[in-house]
Amino acid sequence: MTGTELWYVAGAILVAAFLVVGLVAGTRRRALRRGSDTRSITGAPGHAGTDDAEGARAGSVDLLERPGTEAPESVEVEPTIPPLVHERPETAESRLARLRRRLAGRDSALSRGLLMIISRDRIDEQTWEDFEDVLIASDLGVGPTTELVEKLRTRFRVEDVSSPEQARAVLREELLALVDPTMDRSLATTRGEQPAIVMVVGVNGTGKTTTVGKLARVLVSEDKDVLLGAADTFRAAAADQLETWGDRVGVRTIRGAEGADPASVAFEAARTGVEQEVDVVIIDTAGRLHTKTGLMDELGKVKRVVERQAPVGEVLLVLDATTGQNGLTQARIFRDVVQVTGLVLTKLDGSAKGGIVVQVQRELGVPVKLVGLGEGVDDLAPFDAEVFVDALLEPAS
Ligand SMILES: Nc1nc2c(ncn2[C@@H]2O[C@H](COP(=O)(O)OP(=O)(O)OP(=O)(O)O)[C@@H](O)[C@H]2O)c(=O)[nH]1
Repeated sequence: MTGTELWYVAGAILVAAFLVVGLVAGTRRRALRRGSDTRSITGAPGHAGTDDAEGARAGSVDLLERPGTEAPESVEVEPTIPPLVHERPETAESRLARLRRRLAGRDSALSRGLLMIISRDRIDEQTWEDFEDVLIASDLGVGPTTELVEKLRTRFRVEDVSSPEQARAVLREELLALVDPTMDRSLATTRGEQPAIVMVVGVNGTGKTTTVGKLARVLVSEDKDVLLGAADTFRAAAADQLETWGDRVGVRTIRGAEGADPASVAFEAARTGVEQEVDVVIIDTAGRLHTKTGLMDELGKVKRVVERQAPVGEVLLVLDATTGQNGLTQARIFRDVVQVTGLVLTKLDGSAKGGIVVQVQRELGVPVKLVGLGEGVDDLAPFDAEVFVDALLEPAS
């Protein structure tokens, strides 16, 4: 081999050596990056750590606290879709505007009945009778219907109402009086010395769990620290459903094993809330039970047990607007056993019978505080008497 050839061979060996070192270094850097990604994901803040899990285990029942997004240390985790909590939740005003739009323009029986009165040039006996029928069909209830029709007849006569504008104004006043804008519809969700405790009750299928999830989202949007308690232990799927809502809105859920004592789970949720100084604990309860004990006895026990930790400031009874009057008898029992402080009327989006709002309030003597307007995460709105009445009086589009 000549001297020049020797130089070529030495150069080639050097280049090859550089290439090998570069490749090894690149592979190591990528491996290190993956390692640090995994650590940052597994150590994500905002969920229960070891202490919490131990705290839950120390409870009176076999409770499992599931942090939701936490991953085992040794498993590499692909970044997941960020929970909805990173989005800016819809403001209360915007939700109200949506309530107005959804209620208005619906071809509901109540709206049609009201417009029947407004649009007639002359209101004869037959019109009043038809009007009365429509009101009853819209679930306004016989008592409120008779009262409203009597008042309107008198006022139309005495005030000589002759134009649609006058009729609309009188109707608006009387309807508003029926819906009662003076009722206190605020939610007791402000923390005092202890967390505010909200219990959500109602028969199965009315929308309790969905309401708990949506309400948690509203509270999170108000910068509140929220904890959920899955005291519906009737079926595991109920706790799973609540936990899924919790993950969606970025709050933790305390749950028990399927068939665990609901009161123990609720107690543990309240205890954890007190210990961790959260703002609000929302407790989802069952609409039916495993045991032969009556549902009402069980709910009464849940409330009493929770109150050993902190006062239950809000008991929300969830009613399905589409079932109308049928839910009223059960609602009365709930009211008496757990002292309901507010009503949530769900599925108002699917009901043509807006009159139920008036009837349930009247019958139960408790204000409608929230309305459910769909299955979406932001489909819960504070109930506003004026928005509701104005929407009913808006002609269908
Ligand atoms: N359209 C509409 N659907 C709703 C509303 N609220 C709840 N739902 C639906 O009603 C169904 C029952 O809701 P859940 O929250 O599971 O009811 P639940 O009372 O917790 O039922 P149980 O767990 O069986 O006691 C679900 O399909 C919800 O998506 C609402 O305001 N509008």
